[in-house]
This record gives sequence, structure tokens and C-alpha cells, in this order.
Amino acid sequence: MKDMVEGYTTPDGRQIGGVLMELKNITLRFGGVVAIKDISFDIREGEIRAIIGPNGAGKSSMLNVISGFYVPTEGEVWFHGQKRPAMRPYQVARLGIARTFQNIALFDGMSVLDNIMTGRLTLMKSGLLSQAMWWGSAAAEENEHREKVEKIIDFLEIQNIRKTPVGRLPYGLKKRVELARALAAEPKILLLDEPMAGMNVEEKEDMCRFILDVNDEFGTTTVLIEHDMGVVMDLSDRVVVMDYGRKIGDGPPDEVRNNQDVIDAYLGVAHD
Ligand SMILES: Nc1ncnc2c1ncn2[C@@H]1O[C@H](COP(=O)(O)OP(=O)(O)OP(=O)(O)O)[C@@H](O)[C@H]1O
Repeated sequence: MKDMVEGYTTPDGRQIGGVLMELKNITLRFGGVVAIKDISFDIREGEIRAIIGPNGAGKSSMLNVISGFYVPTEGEVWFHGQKRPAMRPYQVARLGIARTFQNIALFDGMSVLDNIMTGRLTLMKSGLLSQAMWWGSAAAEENEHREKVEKIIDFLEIQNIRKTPVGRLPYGLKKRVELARALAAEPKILLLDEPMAGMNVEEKEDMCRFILDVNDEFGTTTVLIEHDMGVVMDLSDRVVVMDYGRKIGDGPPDEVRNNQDVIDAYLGVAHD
């Protein structure tokens, strides 16, 4: 049963905690285009939260508001019980929000290991110069970062490609490396923008398993956009449904699946 203050227990017995982030009456305009219209929802500690909707519904825009890439025209973002001021994306990243991208954004010429290490940049204390010179505390710090990264590499079962340049990897593995890099930042909230896009069935199954295992092992709160309905319904604890910038549904997968507005939106039924 859901307890809106303390959290709730999922049907598979996982304990979901209190509210970690709250989006309050978010509106986002691009000139005359209203990408998001007065949407509110929350994200709870340990939850896998999906945002779905037809093309152009405003899902990526919403993810960009959460990641700080877009500042909403109206409305507020609350994180850890405090209103988040307008920030640059790197400042939001330092708060513990990491993401993957719809189109893979890795450094093709760099090894898997080095790509994942870039995920730790926001956590590094010593400057680039002392790191480059391998000076004192920088050396100790780098060892610590390496250990964390190796743990993630083991966890995501990519040991055998750790030295391979990313450009040589098949698509499904590149997506896994992106997940690894985002995890390297030890995020409080992990944002996944279409993590299964372009994957075959086997790759999708692997990615689903890893997302669930990450949630299990690290307790990471995850927000994902995904078009594959089977995946969304299997993975998520709660789903926000957007259509033409508005929220038309919000709840557990079964509830959302039976919501007539949601069914109409996906069937393309006209609305006012
Ligand atoms: N930078 C931008 N400038 C102008 N309009 C934009 C911008 N980004 C998004 N939009 C518009 O905002 C609306 C929502 O777009 P958004 O990309 O958020 O939808 P989406 O649900 O993620 O779509 P898709 O599933 O196709 O990726 C669309 O009408 C889009 O054209």
C-alpha cells in the first residue's frame, strides 16, 4: 500500500522511500511552443520512475528540466526538501544527478575505462594539473576513483572490454558503457533517456536486468524515458504519462495501462 509521506512497498517487496525530488507546476515554453504545461509529480527515494508519451509529448524537455539543462519558464524543482535555484547543468550534476543520452555521448577514441572515469570528474578534488603530474594526493585520489570504477565495470560485466576504444563496440555495449559512466558519478538520481532505443531483444533484456540490478545494489533512484511499453511496464514502479505537454496519467503501471486518456493518446484519439 502506498503511504504518500513515508513511501511504499512495491509488489515485488522493495521499499520505496520518501520524496527525493518534486516538480511543482512546471511549464516550459520555447517562444510560442509550450513543451510542458503546468505539470507536477514527485520522485521517491529508490524508485524506478518512467516518463512516457507519444512523440513530441515533452518527455525529453522534462528530463532536461530535471537535469538542469532547461530552467522552467514557470514552476519549481524541489530536491531533498529544498527549492533548487536556477543552476547550470554542471552544478546540478554536482548535486548528484547524472544522465545518459538518447544519442550516445561517449568519447569514441578513448577506452571504456577512461570513458567511465570521466563520470567521476564532478567528484574529483585535485586539479587537472596535479593529476596530470601524478602528484601526491592526486595519485591517492586517482587510485580511489579507479577502485570505484573497477567495481562498476565488474558489476556491469564489461571487464573484457575495459581497454577497448568505445568506437569499436557494438551499440548495445556502448549503451552499457554510458550507464557505467553515469553510475561512476554515484548519482542520487540517475536519468536514462531511452536506454533501450535501437537495441535488439537480447540487448534490451540485458539492459533491463542491469537497471534492476543497479537499483537493487546501489539503491539508485532512476528516472527513465522509454518508448518500449513492455519494458516500461516491467521495469517501473510508477509512470508519468505526458501528451501534448500535459500530464494525463500518473501511477503504477497497471493503473496507467487502464487509463482511458492514456489509451486514447496512444491510439491518436483527438482531444480538446
Ligand atoms: N529547443 C527547443 N526549441 C524549440 N522547441 C522545442 C525544443 N525542444 C523541444 N521543443 C518542442 O517541444 C515539444 C516537446 O518536445 P520533446 O522533445 O520534449 O518531446 P518528446 O516527448 O521527448 O518527443 P520524442 O519522443 O519524439 O523524443 C515539441 O513540440 C518540440 O518540437
